[in-house]
Amino acid sequence: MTSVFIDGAAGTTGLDIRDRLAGRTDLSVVTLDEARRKDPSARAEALNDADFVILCLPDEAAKEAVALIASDRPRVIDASSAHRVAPGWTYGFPELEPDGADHIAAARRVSNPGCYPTGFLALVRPLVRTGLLPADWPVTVNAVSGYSGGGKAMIAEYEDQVSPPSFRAYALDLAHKHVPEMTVHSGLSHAPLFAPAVAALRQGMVVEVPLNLAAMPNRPTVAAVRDVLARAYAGQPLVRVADDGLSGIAIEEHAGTDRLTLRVRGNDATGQVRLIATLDNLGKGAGGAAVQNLNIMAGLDPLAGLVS
Ligand SMILES: NC(=O)C1=CN([C@@H]2O[C@H](COP(=O)(O)OP(=O)(O)OC[C@H]3O[C@@H](n4cnc5c(N)ncnc54)[C@H](OP(=O)(O)O)[C@@H]3O)[C@@H](O)[C@H]2O)C=CC1
Ligand SMILES: CC(=O)N[C@@H](CCC(=O)OP(=O)(O)O)C(=O)O
Repeated sequence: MTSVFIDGAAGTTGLDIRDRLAGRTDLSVVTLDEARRKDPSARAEALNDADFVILCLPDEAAKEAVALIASDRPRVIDASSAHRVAPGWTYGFPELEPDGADHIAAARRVSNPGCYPTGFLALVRPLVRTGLLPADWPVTVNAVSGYSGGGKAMIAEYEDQVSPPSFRAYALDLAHKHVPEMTVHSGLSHAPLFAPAVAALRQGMVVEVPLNLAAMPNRPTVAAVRDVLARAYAGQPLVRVADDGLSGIAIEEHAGTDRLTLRVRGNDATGQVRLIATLDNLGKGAGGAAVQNLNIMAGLDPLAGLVS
């Protein structure tokens, strides 16, 4: 049976993936007990003995784990941001490019996307690929995450406080660690301006890209933008383009699922559009994406263990 070692199984993403894989009969899951989970020799043994390893660690520990792999056996899925633009690593977003799942199926090293980049890239990449959005367009991305996006430390910070802030803008130096992968994998020629915030709810995420269509050389319509996204994700079970006319979009929309919904709302008279993605930062934004990549790499049902 295919074996999967989760390194970092006591953390937020690791525990989530362990729970997701617990009922699987097509995989055997290996974790280290509390006394050995940070012991480099125990980790080295487990890393080299598994068919797959999923790294649910801070960036430095993820790099250290990769360096501990000395055998050709393990194929790696890294949930951290250590290898998202690194040479030799495949970006683990199967729906993003037409041949994305094929590349992941064949890869030995797959880097899971960040939660914010999952929403951002899903909205922007097809527009750049088809030329609707000029690659040198100055793009802004506003986003709000549930606090579980900050891992154990932020969960404790929010759940131990009597009155945590309802909404907190951060990354005010405009150098968030997700900007490089947003730039590289969107095909934009310069970095988007990324304005994230964290809200006082555990799970959920809204990622928004506002665009002034009227200022673009070809002045596309709102329907033309929606059509590009609808074509790009047609038939994808986890990524859908909704045209439902909702008057408001809730951050909790997909909490507890692995869905990613994209909406294109705008006004042709003003020539303005809001591209809006909703997802669960721990679902398609982390653990769900890791399990999806594992299924694809192992040649299993791609949706096994996922909530579509
Ligand atoms: N939370 C989210 O929404 C997302 C997280 N990620 C990424 O996934 C990775 C894990 O994040 P998350 O689960 O949130 O973080 P957590 O802080 O919740 O968990 C990280 C775990 O790694 C353990 N750890 C740290 N150093 C080592 C080491 N040297 N050897 C073994 N274990 C170690 C920690 O141990 P201890 O328990 O002792 O602290 C902890 O259990 C990060 O790179 C994060 O950026 C990616 C997408 C979304
Ligand atoms: C709310 C919050 O703090 N979120 C995290 C990102 C969570 C995520 O996507 O994880 P990666 O670190 O793997 O990219 C942050 O902004 O650093």
